[in-house]
Amino acid sequence: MKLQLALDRLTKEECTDILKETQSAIDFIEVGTGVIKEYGTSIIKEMKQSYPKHIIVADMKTCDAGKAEAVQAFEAGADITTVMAFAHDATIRDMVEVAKSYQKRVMVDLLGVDSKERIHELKELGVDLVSLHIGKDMQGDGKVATAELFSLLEEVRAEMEVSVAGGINEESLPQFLQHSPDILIVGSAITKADDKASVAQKMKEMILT
Ligand SMILES: O=C([C@H](O)CO)[C@H](O)[C@H](O)COP(=O)(O)O
Repeated sequence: MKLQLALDRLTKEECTDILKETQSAIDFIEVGTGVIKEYGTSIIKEMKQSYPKHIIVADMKTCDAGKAEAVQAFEAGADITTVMAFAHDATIRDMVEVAKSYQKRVMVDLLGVDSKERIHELKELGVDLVSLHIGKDMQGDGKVATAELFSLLEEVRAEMEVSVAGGINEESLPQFLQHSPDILIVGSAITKADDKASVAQKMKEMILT
């Protein structure tokens, strides 16, 4: 299981400082959607140059013009780019094709999806990596990611890699272990912590044990 640190609602300087503190504990660096909107894809390039051994996830949250946005992300150095599950099939299919041509990957964000039918459609589109996700605004309404989310994927679990995100912290983390997600995505619990390095390290140890 890999630990992905989500860098959201942060300045470039804050991202840099947080990564200096946490780099040894994390596997994947997620350049958050808002960070990309603020700085452009050049920040993806800077992250890859600074952390060539980490997997860089560009959280593009693409919902249209998939081919162009996938090219943008991969040309900038992303190893993985994201697309919303509600996007048109052609958007997702194009991104999967572009990813194959770059030998990179697409992660499909399941935000708002509760239909197993859509999961099967994604599989048919060639998707092999999805993200169970409770978004920031849903968290504002009191929802957070729980292990129950995994029931959406029970029919395809053997064929898809899975990440999970949405307000995960040290207290909520243990419930996910029984489902063995491939990637655990953590943002605020680390980026807003006083001692970011020790929280990241603790979470890394929890997923390794
Ligand atoms: O994708 C995310 C969300 O949409 C905010 O932009 C976050 O990266 C993801 O939810 C993880 O962050 P936390 O919920 O703060 O752990």
